[in-house]
Amino acid sequence: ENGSAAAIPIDPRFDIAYVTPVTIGTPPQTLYLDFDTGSSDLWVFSSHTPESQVRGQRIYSPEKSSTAKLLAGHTWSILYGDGSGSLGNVYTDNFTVGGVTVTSQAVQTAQQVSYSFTSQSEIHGLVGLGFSTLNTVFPNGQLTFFDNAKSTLDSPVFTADLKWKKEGTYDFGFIDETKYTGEITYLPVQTDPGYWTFTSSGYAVGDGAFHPASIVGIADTGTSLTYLPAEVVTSYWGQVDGAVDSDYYGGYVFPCSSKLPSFTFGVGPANITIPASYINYAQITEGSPVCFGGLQSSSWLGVNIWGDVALKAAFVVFNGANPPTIGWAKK
Ligand SMILES: CC[C@H](C)[C@H](NC(=O)[C@@H](NC[C@H](O)[C@@H](N)CC(C)C)C(C)C)C(=O)N[C@@H](Cc1ccccc1)C(=O)OC
Repeated sequence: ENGSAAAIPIDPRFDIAYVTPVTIGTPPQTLYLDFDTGSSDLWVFSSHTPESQVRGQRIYSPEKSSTAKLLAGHTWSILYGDGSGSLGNVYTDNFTVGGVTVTSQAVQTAQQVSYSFTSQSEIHGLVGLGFSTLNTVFPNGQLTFFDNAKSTLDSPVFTADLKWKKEGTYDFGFIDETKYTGEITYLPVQTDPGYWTFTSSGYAVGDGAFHPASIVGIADTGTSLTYLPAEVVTSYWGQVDGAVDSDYYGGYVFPCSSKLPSFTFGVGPANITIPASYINYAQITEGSPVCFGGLQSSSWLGVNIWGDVALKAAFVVFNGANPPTIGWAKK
């Protein structure tokens, strides 16, 4: 039973995050969740979330679902790299996305969410698509939707076709040949500690020379920007008039009128080019002449992250076979 679902940008001005409609429970409750390959908890705003922390989000009410079952004695608590987080308890219930149903999916109900979640009314929770080893439920870790659904899919894969300021798709169980051009290049995945970790073969700035390098990083649909080693981003922003690494703004900013080069990264013998427009991420504030870059340094993170700014330049195959691999194609 394969499936396909929309990845909808939550803001028409710039791609902060993408949400996908899902239904939970009986009768079905529809929520819009952020599908996140950088984590492995499926959690939702719920009837257990204090009203002071809910600001327009849809909630899941297990008490209104005849198929909801409390997973007694289980709790969860998650912290993300951007400092946001949430915690709560756990139910199992029917969970459907794009026509793919898992009948006893662990659905983690939030009893606390950090302010950045409260302030983002379009995100009603997350669906972790990392490896289940990262799941934070205690005392027994739970399986992700993808791990639960795998055996019912034609092929143990899901693909991400994210788009710049437009609606893209997540497909489950099949590879849609109409969504990419040329060949898919598959790379090995390091599954420890549980991200989709792969090694890029180098980079080029604009039409400049390709710099062979081994850049170990994670493919993270839940992170808006792309964070790479300092020497890479310094060589990129060095090509942009007026670009500075600003402590005040927390990263590279540049005059919105400056011309940006594209950025190319190697995937094995192939490569993916991120158009300059994707790297001109957003004005600091509405109408500001100062713009924030979509390519930032990872030095403070401790991990290189190929977030949406990079992923939306490609068609990406998350292959959950044994051993897992990650596939990249132009589109
Ligand atoms: C289970 C925890 C999940 C897997 C968490 N994952 C992440 O933070 C990764 N993905 C982050 C998410 O994609 C996030 N941007 C979703 C939005 C909606 C909040 C980052 C690293 C790319 C993590 O690694 N948390 C780190 C916290 C951290 C990570 C990086 C830097 C600093 C701090 C931790 O400590 O986990 C125990």
